[in-house]
Amino acid sequence: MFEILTTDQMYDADRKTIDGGIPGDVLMENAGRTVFEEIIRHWSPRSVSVLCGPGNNGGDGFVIARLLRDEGWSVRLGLLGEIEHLGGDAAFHAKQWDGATERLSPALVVGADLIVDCIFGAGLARDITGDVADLVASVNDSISVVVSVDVPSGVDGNSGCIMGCAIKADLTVTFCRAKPGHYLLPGRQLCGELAIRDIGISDQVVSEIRPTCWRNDPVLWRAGIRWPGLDGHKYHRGHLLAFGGTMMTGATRLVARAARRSGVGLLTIVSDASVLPVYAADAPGTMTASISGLEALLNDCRHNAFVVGPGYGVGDSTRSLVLQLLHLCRSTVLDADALTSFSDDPSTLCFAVQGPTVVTPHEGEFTRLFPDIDGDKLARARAAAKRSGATVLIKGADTVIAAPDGRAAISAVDAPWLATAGSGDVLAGVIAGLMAQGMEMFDAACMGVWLHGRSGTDIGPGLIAEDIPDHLPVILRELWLASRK
Ligand SMILES: NC(=O)C1=CN([C@@H]2O[C@H](COP(=O)(O)OP(=O)(O)OC[C@H]3O[C@@H](n4cnc5c(N)ncnc54)[C@H](O)[C@@H]3O)[C@@H](O)[C@H]2O)[C@@H](O)CC1
Ligand SMILES: [K+]
Repeated sequence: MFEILTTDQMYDADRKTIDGGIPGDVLMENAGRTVFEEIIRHWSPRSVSVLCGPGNNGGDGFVIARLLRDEGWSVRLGLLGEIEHLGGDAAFHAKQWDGATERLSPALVVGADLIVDCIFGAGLARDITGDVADLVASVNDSISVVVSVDVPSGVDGNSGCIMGCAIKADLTVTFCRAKPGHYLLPGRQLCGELAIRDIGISDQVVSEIRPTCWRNDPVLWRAGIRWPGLDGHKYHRGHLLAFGGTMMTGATRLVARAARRSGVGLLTIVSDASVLPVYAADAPGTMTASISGLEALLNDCRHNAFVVGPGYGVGDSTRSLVLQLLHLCRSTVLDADALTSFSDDPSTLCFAVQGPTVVTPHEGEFTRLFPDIDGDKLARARAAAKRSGATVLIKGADTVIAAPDGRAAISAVDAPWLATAGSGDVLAGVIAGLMAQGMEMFDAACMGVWLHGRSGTDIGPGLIAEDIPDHLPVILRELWLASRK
């Protein structure tokens, strides 16, 4: 259930299932029934208004209305357009509804304790305007509980963008698999609780569609974790060089602590000799080295991974260092100042990426590096990964990770506590630590985001960046124990 399907892939899955022998009206009956089941599981009988649009999303509404009425609930139904204009499965199910069919209007909102939103689903093709926009506003202004079918009407299933205006739901029930718009902002916030329900589309059909996007979950990457063996040696667990600046030393101290907690064998902070005592005093297990000895450090291929950017400073020397590191084709994580240093000349950075590289921009850094790439977050991350050859991770509440080969994952963790100074430094450190241990770059980026998100939800209010590295052993132990089952 971790695959994320585009609306076109979902239509394809429907078609393949219908071709495989399950009629479309049965799929629609199943879809309506799952929503009905979710409603009666969540709420006791109350007055319901079902708002139906002109397509199959509206068809689901006729099923839901019938099942709720059969259960003894008080149900009103409103339809956008004429009942004679409904086609196919929606027309079939409209005939099964023996209650009144009202005109879709804000009058249906008055007195309804629960509103079922079946106005538009996957077929939303343009902005919602006019009377329907007024209706959406009345629903959102009401105190009624709102259940959206498939997606909150007005949310684009592929991008999570709002098309004109959108319903704000308390519960969204979608079918088979989630769509990107369920996890990308602002769509995610409008969905409320998300229930993904089976309607008879088999896993086989889903795999035939070859999904390339997933919700970020351990299922995706747990097989790629390099747990140490009994005969292991610290050098088998990598030696990460973390490049530290001279002013904001806290950033690289966080990077270092996070990388070490992620399991890296050795970690050396490389910086100007004048600040090495600051770094050395931070933790006895962290080593330090002067940047003046860089050539020798880089000639030692046991130093198999690099992380640079947090607190490093923007400028020519950062650019030169990054290019020198990328030239070696070892595992490299570039964050913050390492990215901003290429704002004037992003193509040089893209050209230099040859080896396993993860870049971790926030939205501002992303726009500076890829000003011509637009679209939703998923599309932008994919385009940037394809262009640069790096795994691109765009941070935020809906972090997206995209590999150059088109694979992508979206984080679905609600952890607003992570929006705090130093949190991004920790993320860069964890990913670099995992890559130093030999994890593939996309897996390492996904696992880093997941560990970071889980720490955010586990620690919760009051979280400071320093807490995250020290919480990692708890979560890693869980993953390790699960791997031994
Ligand atoms: N066999 C299937 O394809 C199944 C489909 N299902 C449901 O069907 C939905 C998709 O159905 P459809 O493809 O018919 O699409 P929708 O029901 O989402 O909407 C399509 C209709 O809305 C109109 N429309 C689009 N944007 C509009 C706007 N901004 N203002 C006014 N009218 C607008 C279109 O012209 C079209 O008439 C899914 O979201 C899901 O709820 C489920 O019943 C499961 C099975
Ligand atoms: K809907």
